Amino acid sequence: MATATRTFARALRTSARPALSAAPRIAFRQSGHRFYSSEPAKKGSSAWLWLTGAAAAAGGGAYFYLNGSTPVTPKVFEPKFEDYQAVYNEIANRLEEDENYDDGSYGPVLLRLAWHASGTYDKETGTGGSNGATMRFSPEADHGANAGLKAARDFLEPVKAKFPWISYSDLWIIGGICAIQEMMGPKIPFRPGRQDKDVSACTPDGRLPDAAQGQDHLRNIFYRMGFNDQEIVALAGAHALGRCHPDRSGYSGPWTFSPTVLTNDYFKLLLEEKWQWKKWNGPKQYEDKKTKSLMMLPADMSLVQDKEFKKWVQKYAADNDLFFKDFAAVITKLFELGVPFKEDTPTYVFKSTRE
Ligand code: HEM
Repeated sequence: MATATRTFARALRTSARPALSAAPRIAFRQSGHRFYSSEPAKKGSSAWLWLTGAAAAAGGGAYFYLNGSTPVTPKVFEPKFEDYQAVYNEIANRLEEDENYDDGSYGPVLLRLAWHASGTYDKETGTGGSNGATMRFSPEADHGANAGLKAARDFLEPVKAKFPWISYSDLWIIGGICAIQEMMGPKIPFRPGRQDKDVSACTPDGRLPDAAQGQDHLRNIFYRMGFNDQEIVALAGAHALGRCHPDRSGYSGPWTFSPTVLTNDYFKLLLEEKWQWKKWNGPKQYEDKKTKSLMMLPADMSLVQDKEFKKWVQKYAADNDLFFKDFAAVITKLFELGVPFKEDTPTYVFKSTRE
């Protein structure tokens, strides 16, 4: 069953996918930030000098170039849509190449990274959120909820090396967007401009949801970020993707039969399958009675135990288009929580490799 599903999911993901053109190897400035060269470039030289300190100060990436001694007017560089699309393409290519990971894709764990980077947001204090990428550092990297996300961060390192002008904060979010789109999900608009922060901006442990708990806990956690009941349910639909790993969360198994293709199956299965407690030595989780190969967390199950939540589970189970529309809206909101965008920040929609 697992192998058949994997083959099916891969076939779905790769059908009608044109070959990607090589990503341009051009370096640009991060949008929203203006970077000036202090010295002119050597004639005919394309050698760029990477100034780490300046980049950290600017929060994004800055290149300065050298040229003899004649001062020139400072140049302003800003990455354009094509540059962010090149980052997207690079991630998509790597997703395609590394198809032996897990169920055949790094996509799910990339999405989980983008979500855990964003889901630390606290609307009262304005702390946390995707602006900062503070999960690069301990203690945040070691929070129990983030177990296993090193795999996603490491996966994106070569992309950062190839496009050093992009902040980790923007990169992780493009990783999440790329994962969704490449796993047949809806288009997710992207606005650039997140800036990396240092270790002092790490959020305290306990801001992400605890899978062992139910609806009250979910409301506490997600209301703190600024979401309502409908949005909580739409977000949870991401569990159509990926799986639980005993060496990460302690839980085990996927939620659906096609864990690398985004569908509304999570909602359908929640309603249509009979779920029972799994008999094992691990933490309390549910398994489907029929095949015993799928799982639900106590937190997932609370979505059908709570009347308000269940209303939305039913709507999304009945209408995949509605789920995709609401999911795109709410994930965009999640990825932008607490990000101080400049007024003229453009919105980009990336071409997926299927187009
Ligand atoms: C509703 C509260 C949530 C709880 C309690 C929860 C809990 C969990 C747990 C325990 C895992 C397993 C981690 C592992 O063992 O590898 C997981 C995986 C995952 N979660 Fe959630 N999650 C929640 C919400 C979300 C949201 C809002 C998203 C995205 C929008 C999301 C996306 C994912 C994905 C894609 C995976 C699979 C990762 C992989 O396959 O490596 N989750 N979640």
